[in-house]
Amino acid sequence: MSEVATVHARQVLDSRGNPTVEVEVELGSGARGRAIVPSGASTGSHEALELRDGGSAYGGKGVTQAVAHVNGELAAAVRGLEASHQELIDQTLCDADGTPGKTRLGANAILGVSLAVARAAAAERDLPLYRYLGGVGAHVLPVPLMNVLNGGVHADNALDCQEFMIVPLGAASFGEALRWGAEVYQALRGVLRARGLATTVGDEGGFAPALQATEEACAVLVAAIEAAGLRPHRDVALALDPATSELFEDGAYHFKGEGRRLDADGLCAYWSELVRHFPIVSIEDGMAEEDWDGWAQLTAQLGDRVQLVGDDVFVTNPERLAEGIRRRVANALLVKVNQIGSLSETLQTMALATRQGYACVVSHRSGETEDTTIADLAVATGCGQIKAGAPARTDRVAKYNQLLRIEEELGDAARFAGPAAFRLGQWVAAGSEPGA
Ligand SMILES: C=C(OP(=O)(O)O)C(=O)O
Ligand SMILES: [Mg+2]
Repeated sequence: MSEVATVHARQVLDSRGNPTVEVEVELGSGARGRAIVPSGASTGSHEALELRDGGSAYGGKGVTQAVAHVNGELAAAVRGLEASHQELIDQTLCDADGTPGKTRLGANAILGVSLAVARAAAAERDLPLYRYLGGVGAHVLPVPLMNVLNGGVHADNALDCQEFMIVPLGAASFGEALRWGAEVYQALRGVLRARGLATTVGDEGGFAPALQATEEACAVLVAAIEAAGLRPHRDVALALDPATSELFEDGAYHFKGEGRRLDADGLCAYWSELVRHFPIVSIEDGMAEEDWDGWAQLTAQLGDRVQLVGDDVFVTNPERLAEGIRRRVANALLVKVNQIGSLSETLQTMALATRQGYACVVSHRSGETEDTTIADLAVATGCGQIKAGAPARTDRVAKYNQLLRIEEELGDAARFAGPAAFRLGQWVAAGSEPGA
C-alpha cells in the first residue's frame, strides 16, 4: 500500500505523427507506472473531450494544455492518495474537472493519470497489470478482430466501410489465432497483388486498395483465408466496422464509393443480405450514433444471428449504454478507454454490459502508440474479444505481442475464448451457415 508521490506528463507522438499525452506516476514506495493515451479519427460525438490546442509546432493538434493540466491541477488532486484505491483516484480526477464530458481539463489528461496510477499500483505489488486488475479469474485470452482492409476515414481509398476484420475464432490458442491472422494477412497481400491492387496501408496497418464495394472487399478476404489454407467461417470469420455515423447525412446513409443511398430499412436489408453471403460474425456501428430507431430495427432483425457492436452509439458511457439496453439496441459494447476517460468508468460500463448479456470488445483507437494497456484489460475482464488492427505495424502488434507474453506466462491455465466469446457462439460453433 503506497500513496501517489509524483505525477508527470509530457507530449509524445502517436502512430499518425500527432502529439498525445504520456503520464508517469511514482508512488511513495518508489514503484512507477507509465501510460500513453490513444486518439480516434472517427470519433463519436458523445465521447469525453480530447483536449487539443494550437500551442505547439503541430498546429491545432497540440496537447500542451492537457499536459499542463496533468502537471498542475490533476497532480495536486491525487498526490497523497492511496494508489490502489482506483475508484477514489478516478472520482477525484473527475471532480477536479467538474464537467460531465471532462471538457475543462480534458479526457486525455485524466485518462493518462488514471492508467498510470493503475500501472504503478500493479508494479508496487509486483503483479502484471492483467493480474492486478483481474485477480485470480484472469486467464481467458481474447479472440483478435484484426483489421486487414482499411477504408472510410482511415484510408484514402474509395471504400465506404471503415474496417474489414478477420476473426480467427476457430484456433486452439491465442498464439495460433495470431499466426492464422498473420498468414491470412500475408496471403491477402498476394491476392491483392495478383489483381493489380496496391498493398499500401491505412491508419490501422490494414491494406488500403482501390476497391469500392463492400462485397468486393469481403470476397477478397474470403479468397485470402482460403489461400492461407484455412476454412472461412469455421477457422476464420469476418467482422465489419462500417462506422456508419460517418455516412449518415440528412436522415440517410450515403455509400459514396458504391453510389448507394439507403434509409434505415434499406440498410437493414443490405446487412442481412451481406451476412447471408459472407461468413460475417460481427457488425459494428451498423447504424449511426443518433439513429436509435434504425439501431432497434437492425437488432430486432439480425441480433439473434450476428454480433451487433455499439461504438459511436454507446461511447463506453454507462448512460448511453443503459439507454441502448432500454431500447433493445445492439448486443455488444465496443470498449475504448479514452471515450469515457478513466479506468474505473470503463470497468463500470463493461460490468453493466456483462450483467445485461452484452458481449464486450476491448478496442484500440486509429491513433495508437506502444502502450499495451488494452491487452491486459481484455485478459483482466475475460471479455473474450479484442480489436487492435492488423497483425502488422508496431503500434498494433504491440498489443498482440503482449497477449502472446500473457498466454505464455499463464501456461496451462490459459484458455482461448474461441467461438464462445461471441454472443452467438453456439451458432458459430455448430458450423451452420451464416444467415441460416
Ligand atoms: C477504432 C476505430 O476508429 P477511431 O479510433 O478512429 O474511432 C473505430 O471506429 O472503431
Ligand atoms: Mg468503430
